[in-house]
Amino acid sequence: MKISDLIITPLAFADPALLNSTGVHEPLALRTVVQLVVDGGLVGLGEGSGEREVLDRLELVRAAIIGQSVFDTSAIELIVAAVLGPDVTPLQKRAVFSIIEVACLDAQGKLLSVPVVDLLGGAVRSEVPYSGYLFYKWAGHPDAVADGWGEALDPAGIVDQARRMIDLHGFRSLKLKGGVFPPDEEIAAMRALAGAFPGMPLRIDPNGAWSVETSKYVARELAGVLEYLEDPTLTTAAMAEVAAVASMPLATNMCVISPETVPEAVRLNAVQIVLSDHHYWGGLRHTRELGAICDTFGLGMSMHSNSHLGVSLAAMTHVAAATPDLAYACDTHYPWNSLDDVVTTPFEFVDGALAVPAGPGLGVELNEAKLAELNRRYVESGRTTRADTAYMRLVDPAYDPTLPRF
Ligand SMILES: O=C([O-])C(=O)C[C@H](O)[C@@H](O)C(=O)[O-]
Ligand SMILES: [Mg+2]
Repeated sequence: MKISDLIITPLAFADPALLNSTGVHEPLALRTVVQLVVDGGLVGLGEGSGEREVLDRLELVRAAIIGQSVFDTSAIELIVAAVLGPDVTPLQKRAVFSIIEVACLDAQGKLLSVPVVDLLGGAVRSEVPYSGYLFYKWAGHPDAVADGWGEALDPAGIVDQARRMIDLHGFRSLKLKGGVFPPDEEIAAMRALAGAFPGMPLRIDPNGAWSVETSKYVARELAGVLEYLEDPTLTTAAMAEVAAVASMPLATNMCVISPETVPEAVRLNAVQIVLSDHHYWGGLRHTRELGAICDTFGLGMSMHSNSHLGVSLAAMTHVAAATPDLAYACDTHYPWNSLDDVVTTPFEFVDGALAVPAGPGLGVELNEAKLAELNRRYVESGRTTRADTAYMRLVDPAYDPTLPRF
């Protein structure tokens, strides 16, 4: 069962004008889908970052993995590391390997007629809950018609957006991307959500936009309101200062980002919940291992996302189903991007959760026409990287993304 080809396809898909602490999402988000072909023509799918440097690294690795057994992911991981060499960081290597690992697992599952979750040890939960991911947003992109979601720039707008998310998808927890407006406005938004949806687990993530003092202030103001407070401030040491006084757990996908970053966070008791992301942690099996690390140190586990399509969502769902520690509802951007999905049957949340796809492998199929359309869009766009700050500066030339902002 040898790998005979790796077809690498960069894609660009529609993304609303979602605001964050460094700017605003551009009209097109970038992504890569790979088709890993094994002898006999069977194809495994993987999805990951669409950054040019990731595409270049996938191209570099391509020739070296052809001829390897699709079951030999340990050897493939070593090959990826060797080909990319010492100038590419372990984190950057993991971003490349994760895409290939998922494609290998999809192919393995198809060859064995079992779902990927079974290759990860089997399901410990039959459905995976996701949280409704709320964003401050403009009604539409500058010079474009408004999107169907409308504007959300104040507490009432955020509550309306949450209601729509819940009506459409049934989410049972909510996360607000913060770090956009002065903290008192975001505190008001969280209180408005708590008032509108009593008992709903709530999170806010300003991506390090607040100083330590501001973070402590927000933690005090939102005591009893938040399920967890995500990355209020930058650096592990600063998170530890906040954690020492916060009544709610602190969560992170910014200061614990790899095995190397765990020891300091544990030593300082800087975070209580780690947001996994198989795209950064080196694939689905390493994400399971992160579960064991969290278990060892008594940390909770949740899941981070970036703009993504259905191949990633399938992989996220399989690994979350197989990871006992991953007990918090996972993040996903999918509701913002699902209209442009490249899988033949886009996912539908039921009560805010997804059943683990039952088909062999990831349980999704590529919509070839859509893949070609999104690849055309990528080529025509001339885009090679995500640039939230540069895009924001087209509207506000003085925009300063320096963190902490508040
Ligand atoms: O939890 C997070 O940090 C994210 O979801 C990161 C993303 O890049 C988010 O900030 C976004 O999409 O603007
Ligand atoms: Mg985050």
